[in-house]
Amino acid sequence: DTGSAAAVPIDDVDIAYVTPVTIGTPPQTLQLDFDTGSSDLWVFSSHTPASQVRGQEIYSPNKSSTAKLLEGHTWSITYGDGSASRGNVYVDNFTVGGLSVAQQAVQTAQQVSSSFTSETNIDGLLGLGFSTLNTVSPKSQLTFFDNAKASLDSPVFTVDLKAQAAGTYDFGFIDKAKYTGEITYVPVNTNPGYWTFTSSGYAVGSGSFSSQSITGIADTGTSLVYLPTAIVTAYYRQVSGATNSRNYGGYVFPCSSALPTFTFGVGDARFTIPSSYISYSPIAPGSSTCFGGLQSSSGLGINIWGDVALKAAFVVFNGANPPTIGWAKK
Ligand SMILES: CSC[C@H](NC(=O)[C@H](Cc1ccccc1)OC(=O)N1CCC(N)CC1)C(=O)N[C@@H](CC1CCCCC1)[C@@H](O)COc1ccncc1
Repeated sequence: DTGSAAAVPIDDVDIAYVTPVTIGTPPQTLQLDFDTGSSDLWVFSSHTPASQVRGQEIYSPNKSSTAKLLEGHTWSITYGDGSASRGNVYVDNFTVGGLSVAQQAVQTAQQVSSSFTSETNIDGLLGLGFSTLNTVSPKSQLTFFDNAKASLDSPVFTVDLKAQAAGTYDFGFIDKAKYTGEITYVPVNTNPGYWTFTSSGYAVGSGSFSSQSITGIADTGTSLVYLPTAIVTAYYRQVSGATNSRNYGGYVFPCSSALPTFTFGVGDARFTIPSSYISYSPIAPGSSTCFGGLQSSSGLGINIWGDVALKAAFVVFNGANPPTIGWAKK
């Protein structure tokens, strides 16, 4: 089997992307944020208090003839940005872009934090991390990818995110039309459940490439790139007026400032993030102060290659044994 579905930016700065999925019988369509940085599949549902729902599509298990409650199972998750949700668990038919899983664990939200309520374009998350991260108790559940893997032509999914345009998540095949040149594969460390790999170094603008190991996670659910402070300060030293603002929680600079590109290495390959991706967004609508798409990871304890980096490449998440991750230009 294979599947292919669109990844659509939810706003004008690509803060996140959503992908249509169908759940149950008759099919209920929701827009989910596919997240390689977590491993829970959870949705706004008929169990979510009305006060916490603001226009999101909901999944109603009682309207699905194939839904079954997973007795006594609950889940609770907190993300890196402090947002959180928790609830119960059903199993039901689940389809992404023509690829179906019959008994997918679908975690229904009984409580979501305010940031989820205010994010009206996201109806839930579909985790594509390793199933060891799943929070369902007493028995943890498998991700959609792990459930589908055995039936896939090839045990892979690929990510092709675009700036202000619809990209794709493909399952089970690698579409040669989506990239150029060769795919550079590097090992993945599955502890602690993320797609963790080691980049071979970086360069700021047209500066020399600094060869060094930068271990981090490839994370479709994180908007920005978070790297060691030494690298980030070296970058913003080239940006006139840039400051690390405690007030705004990161590096900001005059929107009129010229920004260098940022190049990162994967093995011998080099990927350049255009300046436009790093001039992330005005700190408030109409402001002349902009927030950077490259920020320090010192507060996170983990380096994260989020959407700002993923948009610059075609990425293969290879779920074979052992797993690897492949990066190609596009
Ligand atoms: C650097 S982990 C922070 C990261 N969350 C982000 O990247 C959010 C994403 C977002 C999406 C939609 C609306 C608003 C924000 O966006 C921002 O935080 N920002 C963008 C806007 C910018 N002005 C401020 C910074 C994060 O928790 N991701 C998790 C998934 C994410 C949770 C929130 C909803 C969308 C999906 C996940 O992959 C990584 O989980 C962990 C990472 C590290 N340890 C524990 C968990």
